[in-house]
Amino acid sequence: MSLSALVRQGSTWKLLRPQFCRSGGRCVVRAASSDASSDVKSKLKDAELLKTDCFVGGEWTGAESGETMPVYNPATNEVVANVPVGGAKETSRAISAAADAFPGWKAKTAKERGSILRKWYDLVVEASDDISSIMTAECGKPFAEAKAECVGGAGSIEWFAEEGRRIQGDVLETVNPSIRFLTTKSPVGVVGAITPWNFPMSMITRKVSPALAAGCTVVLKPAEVTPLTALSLAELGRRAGIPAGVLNIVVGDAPAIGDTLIASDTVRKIGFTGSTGVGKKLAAGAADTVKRVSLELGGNAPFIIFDDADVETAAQMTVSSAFRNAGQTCICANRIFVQEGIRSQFVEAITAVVNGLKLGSGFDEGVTMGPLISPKQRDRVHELVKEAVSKGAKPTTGGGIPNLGGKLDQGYFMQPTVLDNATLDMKVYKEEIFGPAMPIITFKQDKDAIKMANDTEYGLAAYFWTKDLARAFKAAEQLDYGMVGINEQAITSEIAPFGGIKHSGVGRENSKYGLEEFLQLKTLVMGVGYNKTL
Ligand SMILES: NC(=O)c1ccc[n+]([C@@H]2O[C@H](COP(=O)([O-])OP(=O)(O)OC[C@H]3O[C@@H](n4cnc5c(N)ncnc54)[C@H](O)[C@@H]3O)[C@@H](O)[C@H]2O)c1
Ligand SMILES: O=CCCC(=O)O
Repeated sequence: MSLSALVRQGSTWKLLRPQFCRSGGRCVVRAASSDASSDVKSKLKDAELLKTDCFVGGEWTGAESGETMPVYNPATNEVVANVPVGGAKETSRAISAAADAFPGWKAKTAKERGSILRKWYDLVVEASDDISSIMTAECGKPFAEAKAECVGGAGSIEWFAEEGRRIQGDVLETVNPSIRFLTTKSPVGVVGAITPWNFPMSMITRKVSPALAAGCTVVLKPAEVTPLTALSLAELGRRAGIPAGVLNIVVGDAPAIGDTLIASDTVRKIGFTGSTGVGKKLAAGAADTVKRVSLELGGNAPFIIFDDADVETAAQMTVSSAFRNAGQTCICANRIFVQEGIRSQFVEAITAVVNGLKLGSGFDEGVTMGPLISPKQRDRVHELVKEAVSKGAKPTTGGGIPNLGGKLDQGYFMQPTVLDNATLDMKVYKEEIFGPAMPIITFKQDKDAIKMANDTEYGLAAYFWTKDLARAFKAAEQLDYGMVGINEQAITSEIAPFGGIKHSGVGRENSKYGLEEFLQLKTLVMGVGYNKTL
């Protein structure tokens, strides 16, 4: 068994099975043959996609201060590119550009906007190898995973290119014979979009595509550590005919850009994906100008294996979920609950799957797990593992920081770790791990698993494995989460609403509901000048 990269093919997801990589039961990397090069430009078919400026009002522009900051390859700690440190001034200019472009973009028909989006989709699909190389270079995920994100992210552009044409108002049954009631939907206006580093493309397309399809214009702030994927998307959008000012990108100083977006009365909506802490601050700030907000925040997903589950399949899927993007996925399995009777079989199976992982540069053949995004993040996860071990958890594999050799020794890698005997007092149980560690907790009765699963402030995604229909319905109905995977861990699709409850956020992305987030309702009440009963 081996962990597989989750790869999108058409409208379905497939597990791409890499070659096994075993060395004394531990993950290894062949550093000598590693292609961890940070010279991403040489990997691109179209080198013009590597943009290193802000994109404001249709122009590529540096920061007024002239200041730049490096973007690192987390596999090697080498500099991939330098980008401007944009701040309040650049953001204000971008907001003005978006406001100027709004009336013209709004006035286009949904079909006109849709055909520009469709062209953007086509260009993104055509350039998906290049976008994926840029993504792997700046965020570290294996190329196959980057490609899967690229295809899924493009899927959102395609979906909303089509869905924009299905925006509908209502004609309401009147209560007054001389009056008619209608509702119309219009774009909310200028949107501020703030996105994280873990999915540098798809978190953008889920916000920008519905916003543009609805007729809004956008100022996007990508994560400061992964701005290059965003900038390549802007270049393709420009080529697709997205008019100047409709999509603007400011990279740089997060609080300065964020504060300017939040304070602006012109910006009528904030779409944010990131940590719960930052999301709460943004939501509080947005109250001053009564902006709408959508928040896609953190998670602490339970993954429940009931005793009638197919253990081998569940073990494979658990690893695919927990260690996707090296565990840095908001819907990652974070706490694994296994029913008593199948515990040892499951732990053995899962350890074997994890031992089949290959750690290394995302550009290297067969690599299934890359580095974490930063040394800070790697050390945080390592500390969580050490705390769990000090409280009695037993690593059946991993547990430390690997020695990979060559350039990769400068990278931010952590061994994929299985923690058997985890307990409720450990931080790995209470916190979002956001790294390659999985705590395994044993339960006796179904109700115990559900109780522990719901024992968190988060409510993003939950999963369980069973063949019993009654058990499945009961668990699905009792889990307090925005999304539930039933015998399935690949729950993301452009057609399905994505989002959480409780401290995991408000609003939904993708699907028909994702478009509503960028539309506002207007009620038209018309005295029609005759009484229909006469
Ligand atoms: N629910 C979802 O759909 C989803 C998806 C991906 C990631 N996430 C969550 O994101 C978190 C990891 O991402 P992260 O570390 O990039 O989160 P983060 O909150 O640190 O950063 C997210 C974005 O916010 C920006 N930011 C940071 N401080 C800001 C400020 N003061 N004002 C304005 N913007 C600011 C960052 O630059 C980045 O662009 C995890 O908690 C993860 O669960 C959630
Ligand atoms: O990290 C959050 C996004 C994960 C996904 O799109 O499946």
